[in-house]
Amino acid sequence: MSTTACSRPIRIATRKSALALWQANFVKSQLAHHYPNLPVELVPMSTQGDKILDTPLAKIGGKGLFIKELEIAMLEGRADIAVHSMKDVPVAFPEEFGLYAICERENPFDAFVSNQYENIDALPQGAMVGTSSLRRQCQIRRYRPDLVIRDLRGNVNTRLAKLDDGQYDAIILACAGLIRLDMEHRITQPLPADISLPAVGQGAVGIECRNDDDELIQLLSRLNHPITATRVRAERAMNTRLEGGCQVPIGSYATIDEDSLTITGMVGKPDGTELLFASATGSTSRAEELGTEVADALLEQGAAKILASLS
Ligand SMILES: NCc1[nH]cc(CCC(=O)O)c1CC(=O)O
Repeated sequence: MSTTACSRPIRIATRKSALALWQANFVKSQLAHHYPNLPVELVPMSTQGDKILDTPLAKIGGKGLFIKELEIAMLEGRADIAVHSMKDVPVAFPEEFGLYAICERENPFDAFVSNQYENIDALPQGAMVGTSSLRRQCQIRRYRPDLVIRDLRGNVNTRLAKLDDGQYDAIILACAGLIRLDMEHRITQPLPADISLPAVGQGAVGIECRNDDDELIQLLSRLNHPITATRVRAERAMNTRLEGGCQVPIGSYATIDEDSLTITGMVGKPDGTELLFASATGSTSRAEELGTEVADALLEQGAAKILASLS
């Protein structure tokens, strides 16, 4: 607990999905915990990214349209910080902004969710599995080539409703989203990393603000969880070298044991017929280099060809 030098209320720009609101409220409560006298407000924003396309500000870097909209709010002085699922944050970051805190990671693994089958091995031949993620798709196909993968879109609740409707035998979601939305009981089986390597940053929440907002940067440093931040930096460094976006069949997962970081990366063909893996271990002080090394090892095995065939 401490008093704060911050002279104004902190406004958190957030999307209106249940998960985005949970994350914004989580950061609000973290700020309240560290700075009890600091007023914090949410600024919920429309998720229509399109309306900004005609403004000169649309040239701000980054691929995520939602993120862009939150960034415009910060540039225009309508908000101070934005809260993101790290797995949805592009590695190419606009130069006006930085990530100044990465909070402690929730369960990073994918979840097998089914109402009838207790795990992925129990699915009958040819069962229908819902996911629109190329990363999940290629790994599920490798593990169970007999399964039929069908597109599944929408937010977490929409996806669960489609499963409950009987449109799929099982679906794959992130454990973290289910846990945060109080639906941990829907996780039928957390998928271990050797079946489904998680996405870069999966399960971690990051906080972004303007690079020139010194007061805020100072304040946010308390919310940073250094171990999570180092793991996510290694994973993002791998993606940076691979020039991977958010919609690619790339997995990356780093763990830390004392001062040693191990990172494993995966690039796969969506049909599951070819998956490349590489790992590196070294000092946590070399987190980013280790991520880059794994990317280089994947490139040596032909990752560029797989990724190029997708775009
Ligand atoms: N792409 C959607 C998304 N972005 C973040 C999460 C929740 C998990 C997380 O915070 O990493 C989800 C849902 C999902 O993948 O099931």
